[in-house]
Amino acid sequence: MKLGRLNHVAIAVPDLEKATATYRDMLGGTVTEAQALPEHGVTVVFVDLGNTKVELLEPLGEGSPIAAFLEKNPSGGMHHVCYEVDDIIVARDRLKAGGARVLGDGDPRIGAHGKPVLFLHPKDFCGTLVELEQA
Ligand SMILES: CC[C@H](C(=O)O)C(=O)SCCNC(=O)CCNC(=O)[C@H](O)C(C)(C)COP(=O)(O)OP(=O)(O)OC[C@H]1O[C@@H](n2cnc3c(N)ncnc32)[C@H](O)[C@@H]1OP(=O)(O)O
Ligand SMILES: [Co+2]
Repeated sequence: MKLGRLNHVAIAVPDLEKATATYRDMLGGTVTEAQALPEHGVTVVFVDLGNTKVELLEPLGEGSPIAAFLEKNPSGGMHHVCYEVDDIIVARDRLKAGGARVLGDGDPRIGAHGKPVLFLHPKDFCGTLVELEQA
């Protein structure tokens, strides 16, 4: 398995509109339109940085996987990092064989970029939630 580029750093926020305005108006960032991802329980905006992205995300609907995180971090905070991998199935199987916990049912799902993604348990990766995206 070989780790690829950093696709995005994700920041969970309580108010996506406000966070988007902060990145656009205060920081001069280039932001996308908001993208509702009901199958993932979030709405996201990407900030294009050229060599990588920031993903701003807020909960969408009941049972959002980021709700508990925001209860603990009411102002928001760094939520996950997303790395690209050449073959997400090979990566998943190697990581599982090494004892890492793959979240959900273990099968990749289509993420915000229309590519397969997986999440790895934060406790197995230096206290950091890791997302893998098929390059
Ligand atoms: C895919 C679409 C889009 C994209 O980029 O394409 C996205 O990125 S969507 C992102 C939102 N979806 C997810 O995050 C899915 C994966 N996440 C999960 O399944 C949960 O968030 C989970 C299991 C990581 C945590 O859920 P929850 O907080 O409800 O569980 P616990 O309270 O039991 O937490 C267990 C343990 O982990 C610590 N924790 C939780 N979240 C994080 C985090 N983001 N970073 C680091 N650590 C985290 C939590 O504090 C608990 O630790 P403990 O010491 O036991 O208190
Ligand atoms: Co992400």
